[in-house]
Amino acid sequence: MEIAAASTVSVAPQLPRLTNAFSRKLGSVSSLSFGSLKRNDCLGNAKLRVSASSSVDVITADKISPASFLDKRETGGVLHFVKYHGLGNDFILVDNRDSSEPKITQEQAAKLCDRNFGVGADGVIFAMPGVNGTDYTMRIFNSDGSEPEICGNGVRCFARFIAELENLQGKRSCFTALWVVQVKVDMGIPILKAQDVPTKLPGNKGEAVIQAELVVDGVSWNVTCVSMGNPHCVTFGTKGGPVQPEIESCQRLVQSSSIMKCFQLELTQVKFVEVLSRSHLKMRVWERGAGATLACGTGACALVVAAVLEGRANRKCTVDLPGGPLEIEWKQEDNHIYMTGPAEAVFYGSALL
Ligand SMILES: N[C@@H](CCC[C@H](N)C(=O)O)C(=O)O
Repeated sequence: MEIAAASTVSVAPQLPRLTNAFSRKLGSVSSLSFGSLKRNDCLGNAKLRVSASSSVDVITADKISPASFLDKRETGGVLHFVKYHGLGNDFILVDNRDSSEPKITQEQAAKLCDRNFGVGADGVIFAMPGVNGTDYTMRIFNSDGSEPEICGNGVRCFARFIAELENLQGKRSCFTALWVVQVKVDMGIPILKAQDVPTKLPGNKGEAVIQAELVVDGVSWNVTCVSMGNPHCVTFGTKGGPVQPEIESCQRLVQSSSIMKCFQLELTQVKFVEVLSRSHLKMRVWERGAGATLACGTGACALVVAAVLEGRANRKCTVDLPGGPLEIEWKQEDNHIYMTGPAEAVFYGSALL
């Protein structure tokens, strides 16, 4: 359990403007660290670079028997995967290290994510070969098949998946996997400039969109817009005061034509927040491409940023999500946001495509 607390994953400063591209590098691992994720300035899809090795071997959780996972090569129409989740935000992880193209299409991903007709997940994550000097690249498809820029809970699951793969190959991994119940990720610097989020809502302080008015069905909401690589619209309530974070309101807001007009992207994701205290927030989320999920890592980071900017909370908060809590800290010293939370393997499987 001590190991968990000491886990560290850090992300380098963000790209100057939002692109559909994201790069993260793993490094600076100490014996009790999980790894370190760093963004660099590569363009492309989400990339994860593993560049350091740890003095601690990966030990696979004994309840899981992955022995033959690596031997299972895709043979016509079958996909082997491991299912992971971070606070119930669940993903199908695919070993895609032998190809720079995802093993399945976006349509197939959407089918696999279906909770009735497929495996069921909020997204499919691919461990791809590294590019531009990186060791691994992470790509993710949402459950509707769309491809987002980044995924906070997914990054934690991805890191554990890489650890597992490396361990199965007998490598000394830069991760410690056994009983690492908490993974700490440096999520980098939040993007606040309206045009970089991107949102068409007018920026105020330093061009950031803080407590802007967004009228939906005649109701005037206060919203703050933050990108963590992907865009988030955070609200603590209407002009009339706080509202309970209900998923129906999230959905109504996110699907309204007003919000679509305000965000250059077709859809964004909305976070409804209740302030329990200056260090304790409660959030409901409606995710772009996935709908209501049990947790959203990038969303939790965005909401702490919004809460600080609106003067409602301290820089270090516990964020309660339906799937459980995340610890989020927006550090004054480096302007980076640190997210700590769990990532767990659930089962190994093979799916017919
Ligand atoms: N649906 C999101 C991507 C996934 C976010 C995720 N659940 C998280 O933990 O950050 C999007 O389209 O941006």
